[in-house]
Amino acid sequence: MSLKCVVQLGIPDIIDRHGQPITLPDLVTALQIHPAKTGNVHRLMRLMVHSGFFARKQVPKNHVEADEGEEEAYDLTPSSTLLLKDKVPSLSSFVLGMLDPASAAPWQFLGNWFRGTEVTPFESAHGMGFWEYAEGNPEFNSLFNKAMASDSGMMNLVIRDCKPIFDGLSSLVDVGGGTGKVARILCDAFPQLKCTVLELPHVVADLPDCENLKFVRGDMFQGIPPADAVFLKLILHDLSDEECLKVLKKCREAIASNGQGKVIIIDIVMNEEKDEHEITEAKLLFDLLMMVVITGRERSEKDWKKLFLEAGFSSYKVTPIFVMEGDEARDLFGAQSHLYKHVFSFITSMSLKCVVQLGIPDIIDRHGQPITLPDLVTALQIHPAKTGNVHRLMRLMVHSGFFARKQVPKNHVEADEGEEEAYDLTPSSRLLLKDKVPSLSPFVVAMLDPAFAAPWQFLGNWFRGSEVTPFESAHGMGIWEYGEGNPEFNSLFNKAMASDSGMMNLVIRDCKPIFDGLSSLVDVGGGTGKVARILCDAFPQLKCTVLELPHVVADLPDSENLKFVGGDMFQVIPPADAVFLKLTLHALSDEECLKVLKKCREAIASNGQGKVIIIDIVINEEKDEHEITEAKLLFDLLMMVVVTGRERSEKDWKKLFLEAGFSGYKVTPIFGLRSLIEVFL
Ligand SMILES: C[S@@+](CC[C@H](N)C(=O)[O-])C[C@H]1O[C@@H](n2cnc3c(N)ncnc32)[C@H](O)[C@@H]1O
Repeated sequence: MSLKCVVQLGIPDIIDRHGQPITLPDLVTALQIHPAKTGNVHRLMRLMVHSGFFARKQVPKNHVEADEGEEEAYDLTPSSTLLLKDKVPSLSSFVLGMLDPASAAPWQFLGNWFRGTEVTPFESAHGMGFWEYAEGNPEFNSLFNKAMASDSGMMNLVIRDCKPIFDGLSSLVDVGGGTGKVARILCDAFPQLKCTVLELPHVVADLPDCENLKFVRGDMFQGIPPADAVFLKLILHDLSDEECLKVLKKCREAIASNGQGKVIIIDIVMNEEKDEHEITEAKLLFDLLMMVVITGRERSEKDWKKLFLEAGFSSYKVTPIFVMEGDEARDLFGAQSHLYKHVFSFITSMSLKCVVQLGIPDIIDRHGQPITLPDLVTALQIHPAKTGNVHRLMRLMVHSGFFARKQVPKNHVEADEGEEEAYDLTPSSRLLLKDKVPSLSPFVVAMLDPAFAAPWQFLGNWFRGSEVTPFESAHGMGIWEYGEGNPEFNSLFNKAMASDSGMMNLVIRDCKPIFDGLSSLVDVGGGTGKVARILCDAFPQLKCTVLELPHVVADLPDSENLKFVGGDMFQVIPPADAVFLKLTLHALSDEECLKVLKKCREAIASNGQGKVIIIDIVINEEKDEHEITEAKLLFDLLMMVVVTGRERSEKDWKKLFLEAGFSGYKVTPIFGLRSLIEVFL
C-alpha cells in the first residue's frame, strides 16, 4: 500500500523531472504535502528505499552557500523507473488497479470461501463474477483495462527478439486483447500482419478500427475468428482447466482453416525447481490472485502440455522470453518481478490470515506428524468444489516459510508403498497454534481485519489532507474512540495485544535483575493485563496496577497483586517504584510521548530511585539484519497510519528521555523486534 501511495503522489515522476537525485526538502516541496505531514515523507521513503524502490545517493549541498559538503538524496531504481507515468513501459496503472479497494475486498472472504459455495472470493465480496462487475462499474473497468494495458506495454521490450515467431503470419486474432495495446505493438512491429482483437463488448465498445487493426465484440467460448495465429496474453491463466480446454478447442478451429496455423500464448509457467526464489514467489502470488478473483490458475509445463494434448494439438514449444540473457530487457523484467512481488505481498498476509481462520497449524499439530494433502483436505472440511485449491494455498505458505515439506511413508493403501509429500509446522506456524502459549494467531486475525486494512487506501490523500491519521480518514475518528464504540473491534484488538504480550513469558526469566527490588509497578496502557499477570507470577513481591482506558478494563476484576485503574495516562499515572510501558510509546507522537514520559517521572519520583521500563522497537538500520529492519519499518508505517506514533532510533529515544528530565537510560535488545529500555531519574 505504501507503493500505491508512492504512485498516487507521483514520487517517481518528481525525481525524474528533477533530473538528478532529490533531497528530502526538495521532495517535500515538490509534493505539496500538508504542513503537518512533512515529517512523515522520510518514513515512507525509508521503507521504499529498504524495499529497493529508491536508492540513497550523496549529492553536493546546494541550498545555502555556507552549507558545503554533501547531503542525502533519493534516486530512481529500475523498479521505480517502471512507475514513471508517461514513459513506456509504465506499470503505475497496474499498481493502482491491483491495489484498488474493489480488488482488495475479496481477500477478506478467502477463509470462508474455502468452506462456502461461492465460485470465487470475488463473488463473495461483490455478489457477482469479475467480468460482470467490471461491466457494471465503468470506473473499475477502465482502471482494470489500463492496468492490463500497462502490463502489455512491457511487450515493446521483447518484440524484436520474438520476430521469428511472428514471421510469415499474415493474420492474427488477439483473444481477450483488452483495448488493443499488444495488437498495436504487433501491428507496428510487423506491418504485414492484420490483427483482430476479440473482446467483451463493453471493453471495446468505443474503440475505432484502423488499417491493420479491427475490434470484434464477442465471446471466446462461442467462437474465434479464423486467422493464421491466435494470440492469448494472460487469458488462459484466468480460466479453470475446463474453461481453458474449451477455449483451446476454439483456437484450434480458428487456425485449422489454413492447415498450418499456431496458437501463441504469453502466460506464466511455474517452474519451482529452476526459478529464483523471488520469481517463484511472484508466480505463486499470481496463482492465488487467479484463485481469488476469477477461476484461473498458474500452470507448470506439465499442466500446460496436458491441456494442449487434450485439446487436440500435436506439440508445443516454450520460450521463456522475459528472462533473456544480456538484454536490457532482462533488467526490466527483473524489476517487473520485484515490483509485482511487492504489489501482491498483501496476498501473503491475507493467505496467512486464511491459514489461521481455517486452523491449519492446529490440524497439523493434532495430527502429531506431517500431514499429507488428502488428510489435510479431509480434516479441513473444505467444500467439495474447492478441495483442489488447498495445495495452492499451502504452496505459497511453504514458499514463505510457514510450513515445511517433508516425505512420509504412504499409508493409505497397502499396495501404495513408498513415500509421499506432507506438510509440517515450522517455528513461524508453531506461533499460530491457537491453544498454545505464546500464540500469535489473534494478532494475525486482528491486524488483517477490514477495520485495520481500510485506512491504507487513504494514505496517498492523507499526505495532502488535514485528517490526523489515515485511520481517521477511513473511520471518521481515532482508533481508541473507534474501539470504545465498537466492542467487537475493541475485543479483537485487545486479544491481539495480549497475544503479543504472551511472548513476554519467554524472556521474563532473563529480565529478573531488572525487576528485582521493585515492590510496585504500573503498566501504562497495559491492555487487559496480560503482561501484568506474567509479571505478578514471576515476581510475587510485586504489586501491579494496570492503567488503561476505562472501556478496555471496564469488566476486569482485580486480584491479590493486580489492580485495574481506568484513566488517562496524559492526566495522571499512579505512583509506583516503576512505570512499565510496552508498545505504548511507539503509538504516540514525540509531543505526546514527552507528555507521558513527564507523567511517568512524576509517578516514580516519590521514592527517589524509581525507574521507567519500556518495551518497544529501537530502529538500528546499520546493525540489524535486513528482515528485522524491514519488520521495524513496516511497524513504523503502521504507527503512522493507525495512530500518530512512530518507531524510533536510540538517538530519538535519548532525546525524548533527556527532554523529559531523566538522567540516563540503558537499552537491552531482549525481544526479537523489541528492546527493553530502562530509564533512570
Ligand atoms: C499498542 S497498545 C499496547 C498494549 C499493551 N501494553 C501490550 O503491549 O500488550 C496501547 C494501549 O494503550 C492504551 N491507551 C491509549 N490511550 C491511552 C490513555 N490515554 N491512557 C491510558 N491508556 C491508553 C490502549 O487502550 C492500548 O491498550
